[in-house]
Amino acid sequence: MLKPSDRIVILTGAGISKESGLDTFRCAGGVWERVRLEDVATPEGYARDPDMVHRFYNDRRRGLLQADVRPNAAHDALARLEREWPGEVLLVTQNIDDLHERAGSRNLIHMHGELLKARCGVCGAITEIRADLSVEDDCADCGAVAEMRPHVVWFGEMPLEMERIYQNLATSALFVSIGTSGNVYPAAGFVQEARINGAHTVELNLEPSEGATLFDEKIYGPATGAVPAFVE
Ligand SMILES: CC(C)NC(=O)[C@H](Cc1c[nH]c2ccccc12)NC(=O)[C@H](CCCC/N=C(/NCCC(=O)O)S[C@H]1O[C@H](COP(=O)(O)OP(=O)(O)OC[C@H]2O[C@@H](n3cnc4c(N)ncnc43)[C@H](O)[C@@H]2O)[C@@H](O)[C@H]1O)NC(=O)OCc1ccccc1
Repeated sequence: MLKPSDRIVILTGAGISKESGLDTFRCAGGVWERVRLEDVATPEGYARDPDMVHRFYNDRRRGLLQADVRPNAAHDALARLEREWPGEVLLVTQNIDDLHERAGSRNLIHMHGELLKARCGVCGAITEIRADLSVEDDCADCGAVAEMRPHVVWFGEMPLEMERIYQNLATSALFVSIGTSGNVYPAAGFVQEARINGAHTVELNLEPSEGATLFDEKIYGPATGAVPAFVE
Protein backbone atom coordinates (compact mmCIF):
# COMPACT_ATOMS: atom_id res chain seq x y z
CA MET A 1 0.00 0.00 0.00
CA LEU A 2 2.93 2.33 0.86
CA LYS A 3 5.79 3.20 -1.52
CA PRO A 4 9.27 3.33 0.11
CA SER A 5 9.49 7.04 -0.65
CA ASP A 6 6.19 7.78 1.06
CA ARG A 7 6.08 10.18 4.01
CA ILE A 8 4.66 8.97 7.32
CA VAL A 9 3.37 11.38 10.01
CA ILE A 10 2.83 10.06 13.53
CA LEU A 11 0.99 11.90 16.34
CA THR A 12 1.44 10.75 19.94
CA GLY A 13 -0.26 11.69 23.19
CA ALA A 14 -0.03 10.87 26.89
CA GLY A 15 -1.18 7.27 26.36
CA ILE A 16 2.17 6.26 24.82
CA SER A 17 3.98 7.22 28.05
CA LYS A 18 1.44 5.65 30.41
CA GLU A 19 3.29 2.31 30.58
CA SER A 20 6.49 4.21 31.40
CA GLY A 21 4.78 5.39 34.58
CA LEU A 22 3.65 8.89 33.47
CA ASP A 23 0.02 9.89 34.04
CA THR A 24 -2.41 10.69 31.27
CA PHE A 25 -4.75 13.70 31.59
CA ARG A 26 -8.32 12.55 31.09
CA CYS A 27 -8.25 8.85 32.09
CA ALA A 28 -9.44 7.69 35.52
CA GLY A 29 -6.98 9.10 38.09
CA GLY A 30 -5.56 11.39 35.39
CA VAL A 31 -3.88 14.79 35.92
CA TRP A 32 -7.02 16.87 35.29
CA GLU A 33 -8.82 14.95 38.09
CA ARG A 34 -6.25 16.26 40.57
CA VAL A 35 -5.74 19.83 39.39
CA ARG A 36 -7.86 22.31 37.42
CA LEU A 37 -6.51 22.81 33.89
CA GLU A 38 -7.50 26.51 34.17
CA ASP A 39 -5.24 26.97 37.24
CA VAL A 40 -2.05 25.32 35.96
CA ALA A 41 -2.12 25.19 32.12
CA THR A 42 -3.35 28.66 31.07
CA PRO A 43 -1.57 32.06 30.92
CA GLU A 44 -4.32 33.42 33.19
CA GLY A 45 -3.61 30.74 35.80
CA TYR A 46 0.11 31.59 35.67
CA ALA A 47 -0.60 35.30 36.11
CA ARG A 48 -2.88 34.55 39.06
CA ASP A 49 -0.57 32.14 40.94
CA PRO A 50 2.85 31.47 39.34
CA ASP A 51 4.05 29.52 42.41
CA MET A 52 1.21 26.99 41.99
CA VAL A 53 2.08 26.56 38.30
CA HIS A 54 5.79 26.12 39.07
CA ARG A 55 4.95 23.53 41.76
CA PHE A 56 2.78 21.63 39.19
CA TYR A 57 5.54 21.45 36.57
CA ASN A 58 8.35 20.94 39.12
CA ASP A 59 6.49 17.86 40.44
CA ARG A 60 6.05 16.49 36.90
CA ARG A 61 9.71 17.23 36.08
CA ARG A 62 10.93 15.36 39.17
CA GLY A 63 8.58 12.49 38.23
CA LEU A 64 10.03 12.36 34.70
CA LEU A 65 13.61 12.31 36.04
CA GLN A 66 12.91 9.28 38.31
CA ALA A 67 15.33 6.42 37.51
CA ASP A 68 12.51 3.97 36.76
CA VAL A 69 10.83 6.27 34.20
CA ARG A 70 12.25 5.36 30.79
CA PRO A 71 11.12 4.81 27.17
CA ASN A 72 8.96 1.71 26.60
CA ALA A 73 8.60 -0.69 23.66
CA ALA A 74 6.25 1.72 21.86
CA HIS A 75 8.76 4.60 21.99
CA ASP A 76 11.52 2.20 20.86
CA ALA A 77 9.44 0.89 17.92
CA LEU A 78 8.83 4.42 16.61
CA ALA A 79 12.55 5.25 16.81
CA ARG A 80 13.30 2.05 14.88
CA LEU A 81 10.68 2.95 12.23
CA GLU A 82 12.36 6.37 11.76
CA ARG A 83 15.76 4.66 11.31
CA GLU A 84 14.59 1.89 8.95
CA TRP A 85 11.82 3.47 6.82
CA PRO A 86 13.42 4.72 3.54
CA GLY A 87 11.00 7.66 3.30
CA GLU A 88 10.58 10.46 5.90
CA VAL A 89 8.96 9.68 9.25
CA LEU A 90 7.90 12.83 11.18
CA LEU A 91 6.94 12.31 14.83
CA VAL A 92 4.68 15.02 16.28
CA THR A 93 4.09 14.66 20.02
CA GLN A 94 1.72 16.49 22.36
CA ASN A 95 3.82 15.11 25.22
CA ILE A 96 6.25 17.36 27.08
CA ASP A 97 8.33 14.39 28.37
CA ASP A 98 11.65 13.45 26.68
CA LEU A 99 10.98 9.71 26.26
CA HIS A 100 10.88 9.85 22.43
CA GLU A 101 14.34 11.48 22.37
CA ARG A 102 15.66 8.95 24.88
CA ALA A 103 14.37 6.15 22.63
CA GLY A 104 16.35 7.65 19.71
CA SER A 105 13.69 9.58 17.77
CA ARG A 106 15.23 12.59 16.04
CA ASN A 107 12.76 13.92 13.44
CA LEU A 108 10.51 15.05 16.29
CA ILE A 109 8.27 18.06 17.01
CA HIS A 110 7.10 18.83 20.59
CA MET A 111 4.05 20.84 19.54
CA HIS A 112 3.08 21.50 23.21
CA GLY A 113 6.61 22.24 24.44
CA GLU A 114 9.12 20.43 26.70
CA LEU A 115 9.22 19.92 30.47
CA LEU A 116 13.05 19.99 30.55
CA LYS A 117 13.15 23.52 29.08
CA ALA A 118 12.35 26.99 30.42
CA ARG A 119 11.70 30.15 28.43
CA CYS A 120 12.24 33.84 29.24
CA GLY A 121 8.96 35.76 29.13
CA VAL A 122 10.83 38.86 27.89
CA CYS A 123 13.45 37.81 25.30
CA GLY A 124 12.14 34.29 24.58
CA ALA A 125 15.51 32.64 25.29
CA ILE A 126 15.09 28.89 25.92
CA THR A 127 17.29 27.02 28.42
CA GLU A 128 17.59 23.36 29.41
CA ILE A 129 16.50 22.70 33.02
CA ARG A 130 16.53 19.60 35.24
CA ALA A 131 16.08 21.31 38.62
CA ASP A 132 13.01 23.09 40.03
CA LEU A 133 11.98 26.39 38.44
CA SER A 134 10.64 29.28 40.52
CA VAL A 135 9.73 32.93 40.27
CA GLU A 136 13.22 33.65 41.64
CA ASP A 137 14.87 32.52 38.41
CA ASP A 138 16.20 35.33 36.19
CA CYS A 139 17.03 35.11 32.47
CA ALA A 140 20.71 34.30 31.87
CA ASP A 141 20.47 35.96 28.44
CA CYS A 142 18.70 39.31 28.96
CA GLY A 143 18.84 39.47 32.77
CA ALA A 144 15.05 39.84 33.07
CA VAL A 145 14.06 39.25 36.71
CA ALA A 146 11.56 36.50 37.63
CA GLU A 147 10.52 35.98 33.98
CA MET A 148 11.46 32.32 33.45
CA ARG A 149 8.39 30.12 32.73
CA PRO A 150 8.04 26.43 31.74
CA HIS A 151 8.57 26.07 27.95
CA VAL A 152 5.16 24.47 27.47
CA VAL A 153 2.12 25.54 25.37
CA TRP A 154 -0.80 26.42 27.59
CA PHE A 155 -4.46 26.47 26.55
CA GLY A 156 -5.12 29.58 24.49
CA GLU A 157 -1.51 29.68 23.28
CA MET A 158 -0.34 28.81 19.77
CA PRO A 159 1.26 25.36 19.51
CA LEU A 160 4.82 25.14 18.14
CA GLU A 161 5.92 24.50 14.51
CA MET A 162 2.33 24.42 13.21
CA GLU A 163 3.40 25.41 9.68
CA ARG A 164 5.86 22.52 9.39
CA ILE A 165 3.26 20.13 10.80
CA TYR A 166 0.56 21.18 8.29
CA GLN A 167 3.07 20.97 5.40
CA ASN A 168 3.93 17.39 6.34
CA LEU A 169 0.28 16.43 6.88
CA ALA A 170 -0.48 17.78 3.39
CA THR A 171 2.10 15.42 1.81
CA SER A 172 1.76 12.35 4.04
CA ALA A 173 0.68 8.94 2.66
CA LEU A 174 0.14 7.48 6.15
CA PHE A 175 -1.06 9.24 9.33
CA VAL A 176 -0.89 7.28 12.60
CA SER A 177 -2.37 8.58 15.89
CA ILE A 178 -1.14 6.86 19.08
CA GLY A 179 -2.30 7.23 22.71
CA THR A 180 -4.38 10.39 22.40
CA SER A 181 -8.04 10.97 23.29
CA GLY A 182 -8.60 13.50 20.50
CA ASN A 183 -9.99 16.18 22.84
CA VAL A 184 -7.40 18.92 22.30
CA TYR A 185 -7.13 21.07 19.16
CA PRO A 186 -5.46 21.71 16.79
CA ALA A 187 -3.88 18.20 17.28
CA ALA A 188 -7.32 16.54 17.26
CA GLY A 189 -7.90 18.01 13.78
CA PHE A 190 -4.78 16.47 12.17
CA VAL A 191 -6.58 13.29 11.09
CA GLN A 192 -9.01 15.40 9.07
CA GLU A 193 -6.09 17.30 7.45
CA ALA A 194 -4.40 14.00 6.54
CA ARG A 195 -7.62 12.52 5.13
CA ILE A 196 -8.26 15.58 2.96
CA ASN A 197 -4.84 14.91 1.39
CA GLY A 198 -5.60 11.25 0.73
CA ALA A 199 -3.49 9.73 3.48
CA HIS A 200 -4.38 6.34 4.98
CA THR A 201 -5.25 7.00 8.63
CA VAL A 202 -4.69 4.63 11.57
CA GLU A 203 -5.59 4.94 15.26
CA LEU A 204 -3.63 2.94 17.89
CA ASN A 205 -5.14 3.56 21.33
CA LEU A 206 -6.41 1.81 24.44
CA GLU A 207 -10.00 2.75 23.48
CA PRO A 208 -11.79 4.67 20.70
CA SER A 209 -10.82 8.37 20.75
CA GLU A 210 -13.21 11.30 20.13
CA GLY A 211 -12.22 11.18 16.42
CA ALA A 212 -12.28 7.38 16.03
CA THR A 213 -14.81 7.44 13.19
CA LEU A 214 -12.37 9.49 11.08
CA PHE A 215 -9.77 6.70 10.93
CA ASP A 216 -9.59 4.08 8.14
CA GLU A 217 -8.01 1.55 10.52
CA LYS A 218 -8.26 1.19 14.33
CA ILE A 219 -6.25 -1.08 16.60
CA TYR A 220 -7.11 -1.03 20.30
CA GLY A 221 -4.84 -2.19 23.10
CA PRO A 222 -1.86 -1.06 25.22
CA ALA A 223 0.75 0.84 23.17
CA THR A 224 3.67 -1.40 24.19
CA GLY A 225 1.92 -4.27 22.36
CA ALA A 226 0.11 -2.49 19.53
CA VAL A 227 2.89 -0.15 18.32
CA PRO A 228 5.75 -2.71 17.88
CA ALA A 229 3.26 -5.08 16.15
CA PHE A 230 2.15 -2.28 13.80
CA VAL A 231 5.73 -1.22 12.99
CA GLU A 232 6.88 -4.80 12.27
C1 LIG B 1 -9.78 21.14 25.91
C2 LIG B 1 -10.06 21.58 24.50
C3 LIG B 1 -11.51 21.66 24.21
N1 LIG B 1 -9.43 22.91 24.28
C4 LIG B 1 -8.67 23.08 23.20
O1 LIG B 1 -8.47 22.23 22.38
C5 LIG B 1 -8.02 24.43 23.14
C6 LIG B 1 -9.00 25.46 22.56
C7 LIG B 1 -9.37 25.20 21.17
C8 LIG B 1 -8.67 25.57 20.08
N2 LIG B 1 -9.34 25.15 18.95
C9 LIG B 1 -10.48 24.54 19.32
C10 LIG B 1 -11.47 23.93 18.54
C11 LIG B 1 -12.52 23.36 19.19
C12 LIG B 1 -12.58 23.41 20.62
C13 LIG B 1 -11.56 23.99 21.38
C14 LIG B 1 -10.52 24.55 20.73
N3 LIG B 1 -6.78 24.35 22.39
C15 LIG B 1 -5.81 25.26 22.66
O2 LIG B 1 -5.93 26.17 23.46
C16 LIG B 1 -4.51 25.11 21.86
C17 LIG B 1 -3.34 24.69 22.79
C18 LIG B 1 -3.58 23.37 23.37
C19 LIG B 1 -2.34 22.89 24.13
C20 LIG B 1 -2.58 22.88 25.61
N4 LIG B 1 -1.48 22.24 26.33
C21 LIG B 1 -1.43 20.98 26.66
N5 LIG B 1 -0.36 20.44 27.32
C22 LIG B 1 0.82 21.25 27.60
C23 LIG B 1 0.96 21.46 28.99
C24 LIG B 1 1.01 20.22 29.83
O3 LIG B 1 1.23 19.11 29.34
O4 LIG B 1 0.84 20.45 31.02
S1 LIG B 1 -2.70 19.93 26.16
C25 LIG B 1 -2.63 18.44 27.04
O5 LIG B 1 -3.71 17.69 26.48
C26 LIG B 1 -3.17 17.02 25.37
C27 LIG B 1 -4.09 15.93 24.88
O6 LIG B 1 -4.26 14.97 25.85
P1 LIG B 1 -3.87 13.44 25.44
O7 LIG B 1 -2.42 13.37 25.18
O8 LIG B 1 -4.79 12.98 24.36
O9 LIG B 1 -4.14 12.71 26.83
P2 LIG B 1 -5.55 12.17 27.39
O10 LIG B 1 -5.32 11.87 28.80
O11 LIG B 1 -6.68 13.09 27.00
O12 LIG B 1 -5.78 10.81 26.56
C28 LIG B 1 -4.89 9.73 26.72
C29 LIG B 1 -5.36 8.65 25.75
O13 LIG B 1 -4.42 7.57 25.85
C30 LIG B 1 -5.12 6.35 25.93
N6 LIG B 1 -4.28 5.41 26.70
C31 LIG B 1 -4.16 5.34 28.06
N7 LIG B 1 -3.25 4.37 28.38
C32 LIG B 1 -2.81 3.84 27.19
C33 LIG B 1 -1.89 2.80 26.85
N8 LIG B 1 -1.24 2.11 27.79
N9 LIG B 1 -1.68 2.53 25.55
C34 LIG B 1 -2.36 3.22 24.57
N10 LIG B 1 -3.25 4.24 24.83
C35 LIG B 1 -3.46 4.53 26.12
C36 LIG B 1 -6.46 6.66 26.60
O14 LIG B 1 -7.43 5.74 26.16
C37 LIG B 1 -6.75 8.09 26.08
O15 LIG B 1 -7.51 8.04 24.87
C38 LIG B 1 -1.93 16.47 26.00
O16 LIG B 1 -1.07 15.97 25.16
C39 LIG B 1 -1.39 17.62 26.81
O17 LIG B 1 -0.40 18.20 26.04
N11 LIG B 1 -4.12 26.36 21.31
C40 LIG B 1 -4.80 26.90 20.27
O18 LIG B 1 -5.80 26.39 19.82
O19 LIG B 1 -4.22 28.04 19.76
C41 LIG B 1 -4.91 28.70 18.66
C42 LIG B 1 -4.71 27.92 17.37
C43 LIG B 1 -5.74 27.64 16.54
C44 LIG B 1 -5.54 27.00 15.33
C45 LIG B 1 -4.31 26.55 14.90
C46 LIG B 1 -3.30 26.84 15.76
C47 LIG B 1 -3.51 27.48 17.02
